[in-house]
Amino acid sequence: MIKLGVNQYGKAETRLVRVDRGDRHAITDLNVTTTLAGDLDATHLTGDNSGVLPTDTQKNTVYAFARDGVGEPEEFGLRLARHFVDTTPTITRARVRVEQYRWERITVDGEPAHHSFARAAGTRTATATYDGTTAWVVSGVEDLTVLNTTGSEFHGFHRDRYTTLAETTDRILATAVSANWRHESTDSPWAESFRDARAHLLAAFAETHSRSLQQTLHAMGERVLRHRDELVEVRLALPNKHHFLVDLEPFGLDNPGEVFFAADRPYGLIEGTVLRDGAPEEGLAWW
Ligand SMILES: O=c1[nH]c(=O)c2[nH]c(=O)[nH]c2[nH]1
Repeated sequence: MIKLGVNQYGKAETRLVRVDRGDRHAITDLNVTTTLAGDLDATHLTGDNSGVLPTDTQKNTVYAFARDGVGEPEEFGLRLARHFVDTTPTITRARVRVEQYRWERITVDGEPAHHSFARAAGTRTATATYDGTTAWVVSGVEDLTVLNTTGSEFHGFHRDRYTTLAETTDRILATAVSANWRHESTDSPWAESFRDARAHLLAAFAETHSRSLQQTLHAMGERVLRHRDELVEVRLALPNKHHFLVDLEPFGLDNPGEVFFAADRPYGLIEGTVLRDGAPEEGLAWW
């Protein structure tokens, strides 16, 4: 017997740029992915599409909703997720993932420009999930590249016959932070929460004297949870962007920690979750 298993569908990566034309222009630059699930057996099994809200409509809804303003990405995601479930009879769960590309206003001779921006590093993310009763929100950052030129050691690790890595008490530590944090409820102060969580990730990276990227990961998640009561869980993925000291001896030169080769692959990938004790379980593991 063969049967239909779990399924979902939606429109991936709807690119939306909204211009707010106030005293000074502001832009919101988003990449929105909508994912719907529910009673979709008919379309898969018989070709009856009467319960399918087209992905094209989902894309149109993103643009139409943006006409009233976007607000914080978490709010936009929640609005859309609730709309899809509340207005489509077959749909029982919606997940909306919003990636927000950051733009910084250009300053000219110290003055903020009226309508000119430069793309900034790091993407803000928000994922809102709604099942008709409960909503969950996860916020985060991606591609936030950071580097410490010292204050990082790695030694005392397990060795076997294939281990060649030298122990070090001083190395460059660099990573591109991908972090997601789960909110306890749906009324967090989204903008402040994001700004602060991001700042605490950076502060913990800068201030931790690291004995491994794993230890740094834990310090980053812990610092966010200690300072932000509305958050209950932080998940981090940290690629170890290795910097190898170049051997300059063949040229008769020493290299006292000054000249490095920045390798791009392979890279260590350190992943982990830091949780508040007694954090409410998430009903849906839709991160
Ligand atoms: O911080 C590190 N953690 C590791 O697990 C590891 N493994 C490795 O080769 N270098 C490093 N660095």
